[in-house]
Order: sequence, then structure tokens, then C-alpha cells
Amino acid sequence: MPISLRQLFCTILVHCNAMNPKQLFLKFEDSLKEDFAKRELMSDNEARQCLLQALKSELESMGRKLSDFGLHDLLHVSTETTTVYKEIQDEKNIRISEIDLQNSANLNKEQLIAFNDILEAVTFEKPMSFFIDGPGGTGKTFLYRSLLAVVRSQNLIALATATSGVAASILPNGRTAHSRFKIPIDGEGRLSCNDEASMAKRQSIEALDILLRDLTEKDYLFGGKVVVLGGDFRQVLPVIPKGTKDDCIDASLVRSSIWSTLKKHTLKENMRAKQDPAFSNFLLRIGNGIEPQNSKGEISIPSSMVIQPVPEKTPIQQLMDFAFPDLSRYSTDAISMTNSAILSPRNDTVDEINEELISKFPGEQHEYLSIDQTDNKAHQGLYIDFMHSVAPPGLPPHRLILKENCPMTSNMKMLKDIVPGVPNWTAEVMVIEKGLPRLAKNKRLYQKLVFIDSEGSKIQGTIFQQDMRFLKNTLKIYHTYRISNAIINDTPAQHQVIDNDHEWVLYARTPIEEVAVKELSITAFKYNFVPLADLTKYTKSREGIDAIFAVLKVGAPKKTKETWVQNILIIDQGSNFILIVTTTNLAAGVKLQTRGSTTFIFDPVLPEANALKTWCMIHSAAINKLPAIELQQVGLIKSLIPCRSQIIKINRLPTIVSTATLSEAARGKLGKGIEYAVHLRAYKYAPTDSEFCLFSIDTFVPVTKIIEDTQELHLVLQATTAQKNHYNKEGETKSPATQLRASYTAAQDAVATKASKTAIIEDATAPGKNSNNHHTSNNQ
Ligand SMILES: Nc1ncnc2c1ncn2[C@@H]1O[C@H](COP(=O)(O)OP(=O)(O)OP(=O)(O)O)[C@@H](O)[C@H]1O
Repeated sequence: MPISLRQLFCTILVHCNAMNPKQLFLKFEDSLKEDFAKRELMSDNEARQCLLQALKSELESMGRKLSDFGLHDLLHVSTETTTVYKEIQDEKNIRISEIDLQNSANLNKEQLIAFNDILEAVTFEKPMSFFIDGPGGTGKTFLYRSLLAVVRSQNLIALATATSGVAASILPNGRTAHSRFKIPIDGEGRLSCNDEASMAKRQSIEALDILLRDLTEKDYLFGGKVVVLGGDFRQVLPVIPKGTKDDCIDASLVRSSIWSTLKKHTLKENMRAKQDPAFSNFLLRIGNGIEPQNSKGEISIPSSMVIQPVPEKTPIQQLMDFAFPDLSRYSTDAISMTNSAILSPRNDTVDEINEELISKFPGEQHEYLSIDQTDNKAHQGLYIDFMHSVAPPGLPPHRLILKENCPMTSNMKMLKDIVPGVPNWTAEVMVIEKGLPRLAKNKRLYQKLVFIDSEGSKIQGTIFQQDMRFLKNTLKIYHTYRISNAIINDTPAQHQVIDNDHEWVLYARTPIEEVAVKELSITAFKYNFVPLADLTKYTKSREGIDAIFAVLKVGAPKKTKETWVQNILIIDQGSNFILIVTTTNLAAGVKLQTRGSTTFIFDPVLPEANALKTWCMIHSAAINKLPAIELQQVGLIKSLIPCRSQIIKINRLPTIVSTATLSEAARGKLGKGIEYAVHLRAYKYAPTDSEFCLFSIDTFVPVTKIIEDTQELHLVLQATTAQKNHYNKEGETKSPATQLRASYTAAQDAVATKASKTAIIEDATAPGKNSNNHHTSNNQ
């Protein structure tokens, strides 16, 4: 409906001479962008930008522009430019496989001729496109991989695409053509390798040609870009549902006008079947249609490739005996079983063979039956048999038979191998970040998570409002889960928390199963602990950091116009009450910015935290005497806290530290270790039973000196002006002086209670103070 409305709106603009197009736009904007506004996580402004982009395209198709109707000033071109830039940047950031690069030196003669020809076209920007023809196993993919690696190593953009998700997953950073060509292709995009083009409908390749001509504004084939199409017409032609053989041939690339303009390279040497030339030649003859046929169009399979029938066994039984002569051996050596396989063109034959093999496999049989239910209980009897017979991809059959050590097809995938659009996968991942629920601009709650697999690849996940309740106790931080077939979406740039274009959307119905393994079993997960003093080095980093620090003092939570804020004084290398396990975006200066997925763990059970814990315990009396930090002024922060009752009292935390003892090493470290105190503004707290909490560090103050004895703790803070730029950038109203006022107030409190020998916290920028009095080191 909004699409039709947009068409109508543009028709009115173009043909009806509207008096005030902008007013008309504003009046009906909500209806025009209704579909965009409903999209997850889309803000009002983002929805408006999408709407304007849609109107722009529609108007352009009518030969008009947004500016003709005074609507252009509402469109923020910068967002678009950033996205384009990001896509290009992502392409340039693709890690090049060393092996692929080296393989360019291992190409066989035919591959080398094609490689040199294509590379020459790329290097000299010749408007040429190629087709690599070769039967299965002749090294087409090997050639594309080498080409992609070499072109990418020259810092040029080389796109890897394929017609199907499975084919795309074979190429490094491959995507389906459909998803790939949503991205803009600028002048730096030099090469595009498209695998399995023999399976693509010619219309889609023709559309690519038109698109590229249009984008580059050049009237060459594919706009002058070097496009390498490849495939094997002897394998699978485009699939036309219910189509005849002629329909399939007619839809294939050979029937396109493009075909004759492609430069062909043929690969003949079968690299896969080098050990068995008789078989590969036989395959080639069949593929080329030159194997002799009988009057019915049948070919004879050489007797050396056929198992001779014996009367007492069915052919399938014989085949099973041939492929798996000793099943009992495999129960102790599963690897050797995976070296043999029986292939069948039909799934029902596969099921039949599997059932037979499992029954023969030694060991006790375990049978599992699915429980299928209709939504409407009255229909249960009617559909139960039907539901038992359905075996959708990704779900086990109704009757699952298992035996110990009996191999099963696993759809377990590593994160890097999961391709959007290809279902039927399971990944074993650990939750390493889990943010608190946040409120999107469209007033919908969402929650961000980050998962890691055993290779260290990460993917972010989102749970939306309606599913949070169901998944509340399911996905716990540092627990490991098997997750299957989650919906994979492109992640809008503004919501990306890690370097991955995709994210999972997890629903209540997403299959998630906890794996009963020890915590942190995924060894690839490595903390990236960073001393607070080194935070500035990470200000532009997209990857996260982890930090361990102690909360020394927490101010009372205060309600501002928009949110709750609270000042917290922390130190690191001294003691620890809180571990931040966070991948934080560090903005200019030294502000830690939390994200939806930022996670804070209290009292972590980690060796790295032990020294800090013991120090806190020893000094807890002194820490407790630290003066209160009062909040003086807060900036504007969007409200994220649903209600006040959710605020946790952080200042109860010191009681957590109770049992550790102070080691000599820790004591020595602590003597000189304290370098920074950080004034945290925590703008949202978890409920008391929650395991995480989010903060934003506001002011970052070097501790120039620490004076400690059994009774006292003196922290001497030196103010820094490093925050100025950052605050201005954020559009907040604070000046550096006000940022530090919390510390200053604390200092004043300290002075007021000096007689009782509590801590001294001094602000060097405060009037009448001189930081050098206490200065022992300056870490800035
Ligand atoms: N020049 C080469 N040197 C060593 N190994 C090679 C070479 N070319 C290909 N191979 C190997 O031969 C096998 C088949 O190659 P590849 O998968 O690239 O063939 P293909 O033509 O893409 O096959 P298909 O059409 O079945 O997808 C692979 O294991 C590949 O690593």
C-alpha cells in the first residue's frame, strides 16, 4: 500500500501541478513511509530518508528530480555517501588468503593462460568479459580464488558472487549475486567473478549488464568492468519450475546475446580426478555428448565401474556392502567411514539406505520421535500423519534413530561458513556480550548480543521486544549454545557493533540449545585487557577492549529531564569490584562509549581480577571512607531506563569482595599501579538480579599520587583538559571545568572531613588548587 501511495504521490507531483509539494509531503509523510517506519530499529529520520530515496527513484523513472519539487533539501546525502564508503572499505578490508595468493604460481597451463588474459584486462582496464568453461574438477574455482587474491592484493576491488548461496560459500567473501549487486560499484571495482553462471537465468546476467552500464554510464558490456563468468553447462542448467528441457536451455546464458561477446577459456585437465583419468575422460565424453548411445539414447557404463549383480542380494544391498564392507570397524574408527559415500539423486533413496545402514550398525538403538501439534487442537487428529511425514530442511525427521558412534550428517557450521539465504545450519557459539534492553526510536525494545565461535569469528544478534521474555534465561553471558537457522539480516551500519555485515535475529522459536560444557570452553575467545591509562590508543578502534577496574565510590543516582545518571569513581590495577567485558567504541578523548551489547560483569571469576580483588579487600575500610561524589551537572542523554525501580545500588558492591588475600606481588604492583581514576556516568543499571550493567565514562582523570597506610587512602587526581573536544562534539553543554566538578566537590568534602583522615581527591583545575603539590607522575 505505501508503495502504491508513493507512486500516486509522484504522479500527482508530475502531472497535477501541486501548489505546495513540500506541504503535501509533510501532510502524508506518515502514510507514505509506513512500511519503512515499521522496519526494525529504524528511526523516524531514517524512515524519512528511505522514503525520500524511494520518491527520488520513482520521480527519476518519470524523468523528474526531487529538486523539481523542492524536496531535495530534506534528503541527507551524507548517510548515503557513508554507506557507499563503508561498502567499499569493507571490500578493501577483506583478508586475502595466503594460500590463494600462492596458488597463482601453481596454476596449470590452461588456467595460467586464462589467468594472464583476465589479469591483463583488469590491469589495463580493458572492457572485456570472460567465460571459463570446464567440466567439474578442472579447477575453475581454483582459478577464481587465485584471481580474487591477486587483484585484491593490489588493493583493487574484486567481487566474488555466485548464483546460489552454496556456490557463493566456496569463494572467499563470496555473496549471492542478488545480494552483492545491491551495493554500489564505483571506479575501483575492477573484477567480478561469478561462479556457476551456467546455472543462472540469462535474464539475471542481462540485468547485471544493464545495471552496470547504467551505473558506469558506459556503453560497454557490463559497463566496461571485467566480469568473469564460469560454470559447466554439462552440470545443472537454470531451474525452471515445471519447465521442459527446451525451457531450461532457453533460460541459460548460451541463449543470451551476451554469450557471443564473452571471451571463452576452456579448462580440460581434470585436477580432481588426476589419479583416475579413465573415469574423468568418461565423464567428459558424457558431458560433451560424444559417448556412444543405443537406439533408446542410453549409454553403457564400462564394466570396470559397475558392481556385478549377485542373485541373492538387491542392488542397493550390494552397493552398501561394497561401500561399507565392515560396519563394525567404523564403530571404533568413524574417520575411515567418512572416506566412503553413496550418492543418490533422490532423497527417498537416501533415507532408505540410511535406515538400512543404521540398522546394521553395531550398538544399541535409540529412537526419538517428534511431537507435532496443530495450532488448533481440533485439527490434531486430521493432520497428525501428515505432520509426521513432513521433513523440512534443518529439522530432524519425525523418527530419529541414533546409535553410539554411528556417523550422522552434521549441519554444524563455523560462523564464517554460514551464508545468508542458505538454511539448514547449526553453529556452536558462546555469548560474549549481552546488552540490556534498549529502546529504539520507534519505541520498540531490543537487546544486542555478540557471539563467538571456536575460530574466533563473531556475529552480533538482536532480540526484539516480544521475544525477550522467552529468551530471558536462555542466552546467558559466557554460556555456550547451539543455535540453528537464525534469521540472518544485513546489519545497518549504525547498528554494527563488530566487523560483520550480518546479524542474527533471534526469535522465541529459533532453535537454541545450551551445550553443557565448562564456561569459557571456546578457547578462541581472548580478552583484550587494556589498562585505563592506555585507553586513548583505542579511540578509533572498531574492535572492543576489556578492562578490569574497581569502583571506589558511587554517587547517588539522579534523575535528569531525560534519564538517570550517576557518578562513579573507579580505578584500575588497584582492585576490582567490576569487570567490564565490553567491546567499546572509544570516541575522541578518553570516553568509553557503551553500546547495546556492552556488558559489565560484577565480581568476575577470572585470574586477571584476583590481584585487584585482594587489594580492594585489604583497603575496603579506606575505600568506604572516601568522600561522596555528587553530581553537579549532566548532559542530555536519551532515556533508556524503563523505571526507577530497576536501579541497582552499586555502592553495595564492596561487600562482594570478601575472601581473597593480598599477595606480595599484588601489593607491590598496587604500590605504583594506580594511574587513572575515571568518573563514570552510568546511565542505566541492571535490576539487582541481573548480571550486567551499562556505563558511560564521563571524565578521565590521572591519579598522580596515591598515599596509603592502614588507615587512610589518599588519591590525588589531576584534571585533564583532554575531554573538551569530545564534549563539544557530542553537543553537550559542559565545559571541562564542570566535568570535573564532581571530583572537585569530592575534594571539598574531603577537606571538610580532613580531621577524620579520609581520602583527599584534588582537582587541579579548581580555583586555588595546585596539582603539582602532589604530583608524582603524569600519564598523559
Ligand atoms: N592448478 C592446480 N593445482 C593443484 N590443485 C588444483 C589445481 N587446480 C585445481 N586443483 C584442485 O582440484 C580440485 C578441483 O578444483 P575446483 O574445485 O576448482 O574445480 P571446479 O572446476 O570448480 O569443479 P566444479 O565444477 O565441480 O565446481 C580442487 O581440490 C582444487 O584444489
